Amino acid sequence: MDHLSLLNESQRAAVLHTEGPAMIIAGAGSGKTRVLTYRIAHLISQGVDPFNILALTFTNKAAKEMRHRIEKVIGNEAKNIWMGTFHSVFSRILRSEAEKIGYPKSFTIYDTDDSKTLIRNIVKEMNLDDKLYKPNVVLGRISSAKNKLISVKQYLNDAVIQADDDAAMRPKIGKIYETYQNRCFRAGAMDFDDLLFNTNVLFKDHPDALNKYQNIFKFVMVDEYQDTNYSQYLITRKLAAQNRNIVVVGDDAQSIYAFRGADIQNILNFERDYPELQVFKLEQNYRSTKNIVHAANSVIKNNQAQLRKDVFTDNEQGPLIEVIKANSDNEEGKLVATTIFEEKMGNHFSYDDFAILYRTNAQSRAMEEALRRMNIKYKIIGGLSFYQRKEIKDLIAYLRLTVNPNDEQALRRIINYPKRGIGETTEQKIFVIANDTNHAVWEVVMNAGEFLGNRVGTAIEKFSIMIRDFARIAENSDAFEVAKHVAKHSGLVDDLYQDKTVEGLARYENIQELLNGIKEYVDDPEKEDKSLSAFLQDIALITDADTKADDDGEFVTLMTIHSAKGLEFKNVFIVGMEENLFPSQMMLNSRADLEEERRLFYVAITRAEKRLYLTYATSRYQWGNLRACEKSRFLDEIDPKYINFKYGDGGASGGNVLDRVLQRKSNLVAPAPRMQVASNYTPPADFKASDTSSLAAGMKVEHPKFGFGTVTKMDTQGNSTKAIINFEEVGEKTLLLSFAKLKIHA
Ligand SMILES: Nc1ncnc2c1ncn2[C@@H]1O[C@H](COP(=O)(O)OP(=O)(O)OP(=O)(O)O)[C@@H](O)[C@H]1O
Ligand SMILES: [Mg+2]
Repeated sequence: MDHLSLLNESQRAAVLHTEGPAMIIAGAGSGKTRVLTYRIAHLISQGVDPFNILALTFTNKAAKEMRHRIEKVIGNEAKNIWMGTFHSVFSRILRSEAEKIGYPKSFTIYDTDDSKTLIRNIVKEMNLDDKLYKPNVVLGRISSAKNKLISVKQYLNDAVIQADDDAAMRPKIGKIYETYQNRCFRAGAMDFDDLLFNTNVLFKDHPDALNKYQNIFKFVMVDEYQDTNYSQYLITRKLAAQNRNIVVVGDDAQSIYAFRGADIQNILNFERDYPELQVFKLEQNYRSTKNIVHAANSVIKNNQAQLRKDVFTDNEQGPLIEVIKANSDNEEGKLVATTIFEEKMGNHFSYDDFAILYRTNAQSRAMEEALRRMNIKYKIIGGLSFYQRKEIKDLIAYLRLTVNPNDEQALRRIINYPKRGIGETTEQKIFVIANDTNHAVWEVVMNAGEFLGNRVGTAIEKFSIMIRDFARIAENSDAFEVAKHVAKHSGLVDDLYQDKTVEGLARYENIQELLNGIKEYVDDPEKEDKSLSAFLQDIALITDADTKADDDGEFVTLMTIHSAKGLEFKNVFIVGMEENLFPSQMMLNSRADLEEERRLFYVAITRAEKRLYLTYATSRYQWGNLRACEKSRFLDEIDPKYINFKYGDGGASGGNVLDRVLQRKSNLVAPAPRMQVASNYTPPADFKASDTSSLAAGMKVEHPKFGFGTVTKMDTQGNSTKAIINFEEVGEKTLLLSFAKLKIHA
């Protein structure tokens, strides 16, 4: 058999095991997924009907890849294998069985947004505090109940379950759960968790249906078994109960979804459920160099709760792991982008050979900016590009409206967010009135009382007053001051801050990250115009230059470590190797959490085939302030003999934060050519700015960067005064007096 020769002895033994339960718990890159793939191909080549094979993967992408590879071995028949994620396979089954459990055949699947909107409505109808019963929080509770197969009835009747769920804090969750389920049912809809929950209901209440699928799925296989939840575990156990032909593969060292209900316990349950179980050991890693494999081993050794595994490789020693220290998150991005560029050019890699992995989505900003500046195409997997995220667009919409109240798209986006009682009908009316009476939309908004009557009119006018206040502040402040003020006083930050779920926190962090970006912008000595409109223009250009996600051609892959599971890349960068970032601050409270975090690091390291880079910054903007950062404890856990240390431009010296700030400023590259000024002027060492309160047209001035010039016009609006100056070398410039350093000569 041709394809069997492409396997080592243990892999082949596992593939040839075609009857009875088997488990492969083995290290990363040892060929677990390959064994499943070849086992399926082998079964089919032995005459097994592909329709009798069920293979469950963690992502649709993984399923597609597996099918593709099987196709290469056995041809078109591969199309008939039941293969996909739990959700995709069982929603397909429910399509034909839904009527048995009271749902229409053509039931709808609610996505997360639908679910949240529904919950929001229910909370409103029940007159509950929507700050306490945030849709995210409530949905999280309902989801976790469903994944443990806790029905509404059980939830409502079981004090222990309620106590576990901290019901004292939110006593109405059970009631919301009930109404939510009733509404979904009435609407003929299932949410994501229902797909698994209802499959369990189907198999429990309808033995005939269970029996039918037990007969269809004569062979059941599960990849990434360590990350299944209870609901998924039970489905596979039931399906395999008759034939007992079930093979699961996984790696306890890569279990990283406990926070979503995944349970390593399922591995132990598996051993208990099938005493006749055959266990196969795979110890040889085929993916990575010796240095990478040894480094990964030295890290995971620090976990107490770990099955001992000896992973080795016959691959080349490979280069040492590069640890790169940067002075700031921006420099970190720059170093990563430059390294990618140089490696690609020097070693003939394609951009496809590079992946940048991070702990939290917010970290993509600095990376994205650096890659764009170097014109390197990239693609973000499983997560929106930073500027496409809803919360970022919301804040930017406020800023746009602040700068230009006629910006109708921005207005539509935020007129009722956060909620201020301006309904959709009213919003429509504003636009209709503007059209009918030939007024600017913003004029209608400002005079809404007159146009729309008192009650709703007042709400709209209040909104317009707020925006005008922002505009007034924008006249005298730099972009960061305004943005900070707007984030706070628009109610946006408050709204996000109320939401304490992981997702909610991420959104809050994203807003902070945008503010950090603006702060860096105004702190940048190269940016002469610090105003909000200048900033908005700057990022609008960045967004325009965005590389399209589904562009043809090669691109660097950016993603969180969580979404990198099972994948491999020739060159991997793990960025943000800092305390409180990775390990995450939220995971430092217990050994169990820290060990999950360490498994995540293990997953990240083991994605790399040839080269691994670990980067960290000694300072990072957080909450609008430049903070000193400490390198991650995980770096110290790697045996130093596998590491080569490298430093960013000015990093070697150490010193205090102030030193580093100064250093980092002097190291900044000129960000965009159009910001550069062709002036040969060098300011005298004793340059001292004058008091400009009496500056007037006709006066001669000196500027530390633009040199000598003559004031042609003064322009005062509110408290903000601008001077239009004709400089001898660089031409006309408009400078905000509160920022410009000018020495008056006449
Ligand atoms: N016997 C072999 N000969 C050659 N290459 C192999 C062999 N076994 C596995 N590989 C290759 O090694 C790499 C890792 O294999 P695979 O992805 O199946 O590992 P895995 O155990 O599933 O890893 P992970 O734990 O990350 O999911 C793949 O590129 C695979 O093709
Ligand atoms: Mg795998």
